[in-house]
Amino acid sequence: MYIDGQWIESHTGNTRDIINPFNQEVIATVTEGDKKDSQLAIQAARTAFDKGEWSTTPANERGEIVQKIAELIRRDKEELARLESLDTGKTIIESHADMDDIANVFQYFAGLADKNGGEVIQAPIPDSESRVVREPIGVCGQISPWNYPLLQASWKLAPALATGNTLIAKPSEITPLTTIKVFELMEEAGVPKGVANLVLGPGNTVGAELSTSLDVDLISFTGGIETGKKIMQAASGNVKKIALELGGKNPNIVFADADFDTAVDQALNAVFFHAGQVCSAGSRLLVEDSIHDRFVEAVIEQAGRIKLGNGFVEGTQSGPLISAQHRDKVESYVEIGKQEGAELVLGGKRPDDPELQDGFFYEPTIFVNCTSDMRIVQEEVFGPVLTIEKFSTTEEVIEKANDTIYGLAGAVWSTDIEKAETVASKLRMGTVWINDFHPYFAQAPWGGFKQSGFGRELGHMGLEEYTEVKHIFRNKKPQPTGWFV
Ligand SMILES: NC(=O)c1ccc[n+]([C@@H]2O[C@H](COP(=O)([O-])OP(=O)(O)OC[C@H]3O[C@@H](n4cnc5c(N)ncnc54)[C@H](O)[C@@H]3O)[C@@H](O)[C@H]2O)c1
Ligand SMILES: C[N+](C)(C)CC=O
Repeated sequence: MYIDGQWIESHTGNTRDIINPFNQEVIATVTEGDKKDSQLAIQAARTAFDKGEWSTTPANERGEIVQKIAELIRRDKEELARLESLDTGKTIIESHADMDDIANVFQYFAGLADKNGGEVIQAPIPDSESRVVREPIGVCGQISPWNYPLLQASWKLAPALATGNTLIAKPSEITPLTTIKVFELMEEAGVPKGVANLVLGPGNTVGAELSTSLDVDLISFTGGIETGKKIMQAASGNVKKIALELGGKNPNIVFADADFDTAVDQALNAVFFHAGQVCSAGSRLLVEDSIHDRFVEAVIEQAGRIKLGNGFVEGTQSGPLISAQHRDKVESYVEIGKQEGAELVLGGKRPDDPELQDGFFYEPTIFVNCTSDMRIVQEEVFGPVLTIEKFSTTEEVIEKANDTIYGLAGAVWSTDIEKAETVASKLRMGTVWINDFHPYFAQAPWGGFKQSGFGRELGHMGLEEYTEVKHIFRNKKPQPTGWFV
């Protein structure tokens, strides 16, 4: 752990083995913190914010340090990508792409650091000056998940540093390796001691302390909905600012006039990328009835050819699930789907390939004849499981697409752009793609409607999340009011 500029081990001496989900080998052993370690990190961040100089360091200087982190990530991209693939099982190509995105995020927020200016207000009061300034919020707790370990952490680290906050990062206890490495790079880049702190350990101790502590001013969380609810409750003690990036059950809508082959290809990419362990995975496919059967046939045929395997071997298209526990969850959802009457037409089991028996693999799985009321259609499975529904009118598909508790992302495929725009405008989701699936980038905000959370990461809004707004009013010619004479 990295606390107050020192690399330390937990006061308990406890450790955790980090497992490669491809073969269950131990790839590292890391220190395992607890509540007391979390408190130590919070105190370091509190002191650095209250007594240190980071929050008042000129913004361009903070930007230069954040830019330096981007450059160091590019320098060490190969090592970071290797660690991410070992830790998550994702293919090395995906990890390379993640590292490029991560460097871009640091670079983007470095560029915004000194453009976070305020505003002069035209006050309706003579001889006065009224202005709005943005200030750092203070001590930020940052909790991230295992599916995109460093990418999700970077969406929090970069804007918090650029705006002059101090922070405590807590990666998922099962995938901490790249976050540890980036803390080494942040130290090398010159982030002052106490400004950025790293605690390792479980959510219910280390994470819970971050959300409960009265010394933390903001908690930014990416993870599952049930944890998000706990964090909201825990954060109420001192009414901390909260940002929640939660799950999704994201509709992928294909009209009959869509480019057929592209829509088929992208429907696979939408749901089976990273074995479906993507918050915005297009796990609900809605296909217009006139092309439904032909489209489904093509999706099944191509999904059946997805090559599972070692993410470091060329040709592998998908790695394993993250853990045995998570595969159990995916399997239980497949059983639920069968019991609900959804028709299983592909997968629904672990692969037979002897080479994959040590990993937590699960075959790409497809259910047809699904209806919106099924749990398999409503709930986030977070695995390679696709449900397919049919629709016949635009109104019907909008209603179906919006009919879950989530509102993270969705897509619409049509060559009739007016129709696609109409659907996009009616979807209650934080991101809507037209004739595409998955793009996200540093310049555009990311976040959810409904129970997918609130607050935004990335874009200028992702920077503003880390600032407080202050109105400063100055009377240039103060006069007595005369009210109480
Ligand atoms: N909206 C997004 O941008 C986005 C991005 C990635 C993942 N996700 C979501 O993340 C989920 C998968 O990640 P996960 O399984 O790691 O989620 P999770 O909620 O189990 O854990 C996320 C993090 O919270 C910590 N945590 C657990 N219990 C806690 C508690 N009581 N208090 C504080 N922290 C606690 C964990 O240790 C981990 O670091 C999925 O639902 C996925 O959709 C969302
Ligand atoms: C936000 N994203 C798409 C990078 C990862 C979601 O799990």
